[in-house]
Amino acid sequence: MISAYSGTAVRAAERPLLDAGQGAELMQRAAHGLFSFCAALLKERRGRMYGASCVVLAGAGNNGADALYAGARLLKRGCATTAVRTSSSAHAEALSAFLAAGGRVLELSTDKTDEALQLCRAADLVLDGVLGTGGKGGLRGPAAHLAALAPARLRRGHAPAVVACDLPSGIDADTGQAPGPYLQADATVTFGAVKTGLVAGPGAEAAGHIEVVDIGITPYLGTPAVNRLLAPDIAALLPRPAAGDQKYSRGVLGIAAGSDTYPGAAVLATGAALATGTGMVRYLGPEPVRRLINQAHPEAVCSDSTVPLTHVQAWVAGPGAGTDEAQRRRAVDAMASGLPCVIDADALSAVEPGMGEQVILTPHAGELTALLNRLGEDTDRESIEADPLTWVRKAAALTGATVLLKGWATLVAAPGGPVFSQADATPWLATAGSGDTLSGILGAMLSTARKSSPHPGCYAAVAAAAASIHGRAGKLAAEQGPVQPSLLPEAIRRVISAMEQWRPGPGEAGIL
Ligand SMILES: NC(=O)C1=CN([C@@H]2O[C@H](COP(=O)(O)OP(=O)(O)OC[C@H]3O[C@@H](n4cnc5c(N)ncnc54)[C@H](O)[C@@H]3O)[C@@H](O)[C@H]2O)[C@@H](O)CC1
Ligand SMILES: Nc1ncnc2c1ncn2[C@@H]1O[C@H](COP(=O)(O)OP(=O)(O)O)[C@@H](O)[C@H]1O
Ligand SMILES: [K+]
Repeated sequence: MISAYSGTAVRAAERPLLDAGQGAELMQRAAHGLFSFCAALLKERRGRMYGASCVVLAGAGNNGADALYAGARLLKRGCATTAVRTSSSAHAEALSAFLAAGGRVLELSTDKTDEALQLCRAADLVLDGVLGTGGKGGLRGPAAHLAALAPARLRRGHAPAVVACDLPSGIDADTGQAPGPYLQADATVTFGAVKTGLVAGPGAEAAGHIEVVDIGITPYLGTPAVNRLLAPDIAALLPRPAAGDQKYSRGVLGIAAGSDTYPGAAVLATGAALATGTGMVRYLGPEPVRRLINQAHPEAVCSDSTVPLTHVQAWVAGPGAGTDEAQRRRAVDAMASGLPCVIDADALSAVEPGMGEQVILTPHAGELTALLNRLGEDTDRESIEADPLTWVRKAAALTGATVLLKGWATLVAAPGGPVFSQADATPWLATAGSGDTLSGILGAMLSTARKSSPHPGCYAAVAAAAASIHGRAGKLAAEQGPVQPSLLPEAIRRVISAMEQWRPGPGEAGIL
């Protein structure tokens, strides 16, 4: 599992070491880690470091100093390196070290933006050390101008590798927000701990690959603000049927989805649930939808029963339900049942405060906007997309439910509890019907979860794992071309099968 901490928390964790006079040492550890990553990257791209050309974008603070020290090391290994200074002030020792190693300097001003971008474009590597955790309110002045032009100028033709020092400049270290232009990175080498700004909002995409350099502050970090599950964590959340199991002991999932208007969503959710593995799917809905489901999935058990009369271990309600009154009733009853339930799409309009964390809402940003507006919050889709971390937490607090906010990075927040961020998906999943398959995966996982004693945040963990499986299946399916949700079950089965290699051995603790 990757643990992320706000920039503010990481700065606080550095404090005892800074007070003990170890600031310079911390900086050298950071610079060395940054240099080592860049060295490996240059060797991989070019075969050798000698003769590479590099640009260090250096701001006024310690972030610029880290990058300048890394630049000095690159110079010593034969890389022609230029520092583009984005501020008239700089960390004096770091600049001296860079100059002493033979580095060139270009002072950035608005009329030098073209020259700086030319340098970057001709380089093998651009090190972004404009701003780190001390950045407030986004980039300003010539650095903002450069960042605004960079996407168009740097991504054409031969593109340099852009490595962010600690955090892509222009991204807020606490929230991942981008108040203005920012520098998109291929990789971010981050110091001490992953910052929440690297796993949420625009920052999650801007960061690229994340590499953590241990600088010795781990003992001073508290509880992580955001977690990211890795394959072994997900494998631990996927129960495997045992010799003594039968279909009922594995768990039964009830699905109240689809309507005469939108029958397909029910077929997609059911297919994804069956591919994830559950003892049985009991489908409740109108006759034409039942017929479709049984054509596609003969193993599903279909009826037009009610929620109270149906014995299951978890529910999925909402996908394709439209304005069907019976489906709405089932969604309300599922939420009141006390069983784990996935509330998606049309069922979200039935959500009220006081739900309980076993209720998992799965909105996209548009649906979350409608839900929050209905509960009296003044927000819009743009605000939620700009700062999803803040809004997903707020939604969980307001409803009392676990909230899974879909997107490039999917965020899951338990009310007052942990937040997860999974960025395992592909934009090829942004297609109609994709969300229906996610609800099926999550429903199946909830139905089979071994819940001896559910603890706070366990539903959020299962939801994060489901988002990851969905994302991985989407990526696998996308290898064959555009993702078609009705064909996703095959990829889901392959992803789940591949998870076996990560399963914890006997006696090894899973995360729950
Ligand atoms: N504090 C420590 O012990 C360590 C810090 N490290 C590095 O230090 C960084 C933080 O350093 P700093 O606190 O100096 O902060 P930064 O280097 O992030 O930026 C601070 C400087 O930028 C200016 N600034 C702030 N917001 C700006 C904006 N929006 N536009 C333009 N200029 C702006 C400030 O006036 C100040 O001069 C971390 O990200 C990390 O890279 C590492 O060296 C590891 C150790
Ligand atoms: N740009 C993107 N990159 C990666 N995944 C995405 C992107 N956009 C959407 N997704 C994923 O695709 C799915 C879309 O779900 P949703 O919008 O509910 O679809 P629908 O309602 O049509 O079924 C979600 O799992 C979401 O996380
Ligand atoms: K930076």
